[in-house]
Amino acid sequence: MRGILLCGGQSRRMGQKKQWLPFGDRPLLLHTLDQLYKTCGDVVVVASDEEERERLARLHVNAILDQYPGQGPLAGLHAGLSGLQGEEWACLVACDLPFFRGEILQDLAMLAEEDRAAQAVVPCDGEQLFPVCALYRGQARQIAASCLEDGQRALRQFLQRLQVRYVPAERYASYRPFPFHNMNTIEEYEFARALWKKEGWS
Ligand SMILES: Nc1nc2c(ncn2[C@@H]2O[C@H](COP(=O)(O)OP(=O)(O)OP(=O)(O)O)[C@@H](O)[C@H]2O)c(=O)[nH]1
Repeated sequence: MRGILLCGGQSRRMGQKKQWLPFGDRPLLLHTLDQLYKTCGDVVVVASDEEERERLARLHVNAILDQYPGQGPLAGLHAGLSGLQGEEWACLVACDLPFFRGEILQDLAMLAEEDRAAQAVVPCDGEQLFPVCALYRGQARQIAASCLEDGQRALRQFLQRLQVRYVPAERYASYRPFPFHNMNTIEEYEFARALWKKEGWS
């Protein structure tokens, strides 16, 4: 199964690129890549501009670029699904999930195999959805393109056009800290970094 790592966006609320924030002695994106490789044979990293792609290349991480620049995570998914067969699955993971665990994708993949009709497998906690730590079939690429062409860049609207299997996040309650927890602000980063140290992750 392909892994897609989103390494784009503006990180406006953080004030600096989230993927490069250090956890231990490495930037978050390298930890996330390690987790993705636990489940995925190949990983496509999607950057949103040439500068980011060059910065990644200096770490020997190859990246592709969005084909819909400046259009958010949905554009990253669209680029990352490129070349995949319609029925094939890919795991989409954002770079702002400090406690993400690759094992969760293995479980989501098992659920995906059970569900022939599903075009996406997305964890949720009640109304809260986690579409950037989720599975999508290759055929979702065309639907992503339609949404982006229609000016609908929100992942929630995109999911409404797909056949989605929702998976309660409580299924992963044994994983602590909460693996779907994301960071948007510097305070959330400081909190996550302190928790990371407390848990002995670095
Ligand atoms: N490839 C790609 N990834 C993106 C893009 N926008 C956001 N992402 C990624 O999507 C995930 C969620 O990002 P968001 O927090 O929604 O957006 P952001 O632009 O990073 O942050 P804000 O500016 O604070 O909204 C992160 O992994 C981002 O790297 C984009 O245009 N292209």
